[in-house]
Amino acid sequence: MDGRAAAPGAGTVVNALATGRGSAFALDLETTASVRLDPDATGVTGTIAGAPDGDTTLIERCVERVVGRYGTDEGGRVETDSEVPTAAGLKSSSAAANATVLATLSALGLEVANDPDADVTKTEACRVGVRAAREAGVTVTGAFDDASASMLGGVTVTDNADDDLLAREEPFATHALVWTPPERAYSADADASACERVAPMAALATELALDGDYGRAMTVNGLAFSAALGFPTDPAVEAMATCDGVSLSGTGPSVVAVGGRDDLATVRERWDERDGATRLVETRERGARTL
Ligand SMILES: Nc1ncnc2c1ncn2[C@@H]1O[C@H](COP(=O)(O)OP(=O)(O)O)[C@@H](O)[C@H]1O
Ligand SMILES: O=C(O)C1=C[C@@H](OP(=O)(O)O)[C@@H](O)[C@H](O)C1
Repeated sequence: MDGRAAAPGAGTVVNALATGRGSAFALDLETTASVRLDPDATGVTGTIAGAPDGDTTLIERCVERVVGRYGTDEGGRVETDSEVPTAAGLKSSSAAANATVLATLSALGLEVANDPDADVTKTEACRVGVRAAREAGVTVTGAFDDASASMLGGVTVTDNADDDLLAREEPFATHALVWTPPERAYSADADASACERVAPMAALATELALDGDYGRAMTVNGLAFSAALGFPTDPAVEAMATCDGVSLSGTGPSVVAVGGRDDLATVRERWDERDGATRLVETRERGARTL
């Protein structure tokens, strides 16, 4: 009973920590999960390739929740291998959870699709991962915004209070320039009270996103949350005039600008002078998939 699946990371349009409503879009950076189930094994053991001390609670909870709901409480092993840096604001936890849920469903022989007649719909599968993330304590709101963007691809707008999908559209830009400084910021440690103080700007950014103006939604969001969480706004100021939108991604520290390849090349010349890594990636129409 083996299964493999892959899910993309994502960037933020609107951070849900202020109002519970959020928006995110899929990036072409993937996490792969390999699951082996054994009806005779008790418990689930997780490993993260290249991170022997990484916290495997999330992926173990994902397998347990899937076999508890769709299987017969099999035990087994899960391993992830990821291109998405952890705790950098690029939704490594959503990608790991989605890939693990799909790999486990595949190991159980269940079909997952964006189709009400499938054994399990992609949105249902996504909600299983979100519940596991809450249980593992790696999220504040459950982050259904990030998880749905990773699972469904394109861009989504959600209400994380009840894991409700408000909108899902194709990517609003072809490319994203991602600057990741050397430090890390775990979402579970984020100052949620500071985020709530910028709720009026988060609500405005959500309105813009629901109107389809994702680029400006990102920029409004980025200025507000950078100020609230104490991240510099100069990367956004350097990029704003030459891209479609730019924002602190999630609770940081990465900053993501979106637009066409040529405009982002200009932004890259400025961001390359900063510490850390800058990379140009494509946005993604396709979400998570079974391999
Ligand atoms: N490849 C992975 N395999 C297993 N768990 C992962 C992986 N990547 C991230 N996680 C889990 O997600 C946590 C980081 O989540 P979070 O702070 O929300 O960062 P991000 O913004 O990247 O999602 C990690 O501590 C770990 O529990
Ligand atoms: O934990 C959470 O509830 C959230 C964490 C943030 O993302 P990161 O995990 O990228 O910091 C944020 O963007 C998202 O809307 C909600």
